Amino acid sequence: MSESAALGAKRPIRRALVSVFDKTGLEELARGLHAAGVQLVSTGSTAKRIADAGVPVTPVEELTGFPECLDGRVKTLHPRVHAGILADQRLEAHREQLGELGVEPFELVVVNLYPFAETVASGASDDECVEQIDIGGPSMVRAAAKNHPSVAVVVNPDRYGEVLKAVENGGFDLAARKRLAGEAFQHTAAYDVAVAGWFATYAEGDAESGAEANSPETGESAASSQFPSFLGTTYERKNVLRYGENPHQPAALYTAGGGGLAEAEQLHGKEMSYNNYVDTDAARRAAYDHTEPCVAVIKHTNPCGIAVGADVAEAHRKAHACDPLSAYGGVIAVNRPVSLAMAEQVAEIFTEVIVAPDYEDGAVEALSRKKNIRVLRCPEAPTAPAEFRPIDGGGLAQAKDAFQAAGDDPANWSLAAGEALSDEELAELAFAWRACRAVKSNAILLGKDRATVGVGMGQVNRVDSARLAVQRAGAERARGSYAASDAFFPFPDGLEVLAEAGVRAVVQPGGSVRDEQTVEAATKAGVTMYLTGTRHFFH
Ligand SMILES: NC(=O)c1ncn([C@@H]2O[C@H](COP(=O)(O)O)[C@@H](O)[C@H]2O)c1NC=O
Repeated sequence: MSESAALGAKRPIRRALVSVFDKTGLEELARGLHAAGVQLVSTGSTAKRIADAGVPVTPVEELTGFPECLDGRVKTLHPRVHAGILADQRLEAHREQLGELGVEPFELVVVNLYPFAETVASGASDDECVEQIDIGGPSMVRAAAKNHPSVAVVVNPDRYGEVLKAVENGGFDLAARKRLAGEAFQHTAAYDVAVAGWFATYAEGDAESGAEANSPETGESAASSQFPSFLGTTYERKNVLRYGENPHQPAALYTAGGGGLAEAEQLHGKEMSYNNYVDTDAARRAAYDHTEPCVAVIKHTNPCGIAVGADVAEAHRKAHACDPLSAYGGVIAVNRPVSLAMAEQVAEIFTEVIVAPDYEDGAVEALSRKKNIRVLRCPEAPTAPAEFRPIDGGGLAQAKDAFQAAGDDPANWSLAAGEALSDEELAELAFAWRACRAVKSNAILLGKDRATVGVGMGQVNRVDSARLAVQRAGAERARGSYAASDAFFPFPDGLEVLAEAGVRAVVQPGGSVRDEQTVEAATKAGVTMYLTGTRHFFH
C-alpha cells in the first residue's frame, strides 16, 4: 500500500471508552455515537450523565469486574481496559490474544483530565492539589495515542462534532488519528509539566534542608522557591508569522495560554509581524509603568516619546511631540481605553500598531480610516512575574524589574547636590525616573511637563547618551528639564553635558567610586541631584 493510501485508511468505530472530567457536550456526543451504533463504556459520573441522557452505557466496573475504589484513584487502571486500548489491530497475534483473554478492543477513547492547574490556581491545599493529579486518564490517553494505528483518541470537547462526522463516515483515517494522537500527547505533556513545576516549587525546601527551609525568614530558600529546580512552560503555536526579525528568518507566535499580548485581539489592520510584537511588548511595558493615563510611542523597542496627561488624548499629544520625526511608523501603547479624540489624532500619523486595554465608541472606526494600522485590544496589564531569556545552551531567569518602594519612591531619595525640589518639581523628576526605565541602557532621559523631551538610548558610554538626549531635546527644551540616568555616572562628564544644557535637576542611582566628583560638578553648576540607590538597566 502506498503511504498516501495508508494514511487514508479508515477504521470503523464500534466501541468507545469515554471518561471525562469536563462534561461539556457529553450528552450530544453520547447520543450521536449511540445513534451511529457505537457501544459505550464509561466511568463513574461520566457513565451516570450518559445514562441520564437516555443512552445505553456499560459501566467500566462491569468490564473489569473490579469496583472503582480508593476515592476514584483506581477506576480504569485494569488490563481489561488497557489491553482493549493497546491491542494493535493490524497484528493477528494481538487479535488472537484478545480473543483468548475475552477482551474487546476500543476504536475510540474520549478522555479529558482532572483540573490540576486550576486547582492549584484556586489556592487549594496540598492534599487537594495532589488528589487532582489524574493517573488513570493520562494512562488511557497515552495508550490510545501510542496505538493510533488502531485507535482514535480525543482530549478536546471541541472535537466532538468531528468525531460524530467521522463515525458516520467509516471512522477516522490514519492521518486524522495521527493528528489526534499528537494533540493527546501535547495534552498529557502540558499536564505533566504543570505537575512537575508545582512539585519543583513546593517540595524543594523540604528535600534540601528540612521543612523550615521554605520559611520566609531564610533568604536562600525564598530564592530557590522563586527559581525552582525545574522550569517548564508549554506553548501552543498561535500563528506562523510572515518572517522573523529579518525576511530570511522563519518565525511563529506561541502562546502560554494565559492571555496577554500573545493572545491580544486584533480589531483592524495588517497581520502583526515579529518586530511588531517585540515593539508592542516594549511599548506596553513602558505605558504600564505609570499610574496616570499614559501613552508610549516606541520604535525598535526604544521610546520616541512617553507622556502622562489628564486623559489619553493629552498624553498622546505630548508623547508624540517629543520626537515626531521618529514617531513615524511607531508602535503606540496606552494604559487606558483609547478615546475618540486620541484615535482622531493617531489616525493622522503613520502608525504601525496601537495597543490598548479597550477602545471607546467610535475609536476603532476612526483608527480604521488608515488601512494598515494594526489595532490590538489587550485587556490585561503586562504581568510576567519573572523573565526568562534563552542563551546558548540554557537560559537566564530573573525576577521582573519592578519599581521598589525603597529606591523608586522620591520620598526615599537622598539629596546629593543643590537645593531640594518643590513637590511639583520632584514629581517632574519622578516622571523622568519612571520613564527612563523603558529606555535601553545606557539611558539618559530628559522630561518636562510629565513628558519626555529628549531620549539618549542604547549608547555604549553614558556621556554619549547624555549628548544624544540633549541633542534630541534641542537647546530650548533641554533648558530647565528634569533628567534621569538609569545607572550611576561613572565619570562627571555625563552630568557636565546635562548641566551645560541647563537641566534643572538630575536623578540617578549613585554608587560610583567617583560619585563625589559628579556631586561636585552638579553643585558647581547649581544642578539639583538626587540619588535613588536603585538601578534600572534595560538590555
Ligand atoms: N484512576 C483511574 O483509574 C481513572 N480513570 C479515569 N480517571 C479520570 O476520571 C475522570 C472521569 O471520572 P468520572 O467519570 O467519574 O467523572 C476523567 O477525568 C479521567 O481522566 C481516573 N482518575 C484518576 O486517576
